[in-house]
Amino acid sequence: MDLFPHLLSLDENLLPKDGVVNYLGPVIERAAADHFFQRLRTGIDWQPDEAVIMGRHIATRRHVAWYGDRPYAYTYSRVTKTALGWTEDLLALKAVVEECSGEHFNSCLLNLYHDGSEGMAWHSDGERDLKRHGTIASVSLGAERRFAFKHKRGPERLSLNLAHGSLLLMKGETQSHWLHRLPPTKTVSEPRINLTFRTIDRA
Ligand SMILES: O=C(O)CCC(=O)C(=O)O
Ligand SMILES: [Fe+2]
Repeated sequence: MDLFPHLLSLDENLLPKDGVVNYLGPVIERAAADHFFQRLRTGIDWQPDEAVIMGRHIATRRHVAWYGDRPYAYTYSRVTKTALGWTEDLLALKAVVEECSGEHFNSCLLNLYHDGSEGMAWHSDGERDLKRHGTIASVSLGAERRFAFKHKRGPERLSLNLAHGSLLLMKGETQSHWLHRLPPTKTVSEPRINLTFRTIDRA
C-alpha cells in the first residue's frame, strides 16, 4: 500500500530533457484549500497587473501581488514592484511548500484570474533578480486550469491540469530551456489564485 503517493512524484520528471518539473498533485486538503482561497481572495493587496506595450502602460484584468522577506524591488514584465511583508496565510502556505519541496523561499508572486478568459502568455521566469536555477514552487487554489510547457528551441510540448490545492515544482535549468503559459479557456467561469514561491538573490 502506498501511503504517500504524492511524494513519489518528486522522482517523476514531467520534462523529457533540459530541466525538471514535478507535479505533486493536491498537497493541501480540500477544506483547507477552500479556506486559503477565501482568505487570500480578500486578504491580499491585489492590484491590476501592468504591461508596457509599445511604451504605454496597460492595466490587465488579471490581478497580481508580490510579498517577501524584505521589500525587494522586483522587475516583472518591465514594471517594478516592491514586496509587501508576509501575511499569516502566506507564511502558512510557505511552510507547506517548504515541507513538501525540501527547499526555502524568500518571496511569492500571486496571480488572481477572475475566470477562464484571463490567462498568462508564454514566458519563462528567468528574471535577473531570481536565483539562477532556483526552484519555483507553484500552488494552485480555486478553479482547475490547464498549464502548458513548450521547449524554446525544439518541438516538445506538454500540458497538465493544476488541481485545487496542488503543488508544481519547476527546477534547475527549466526556465532557461522551456516556456510555460496558462492558456485562456471558455470552459472555466470560476476564479483561480496561483502562488509562485521564489528565491530573490541579489548583491
Ligand atoms: O498561474 C500560473 O499557474 C502560472 C503563473 C506564472 O507562470 C507566473 O506567475 O510566472
Ligand atoms: Fe511563470
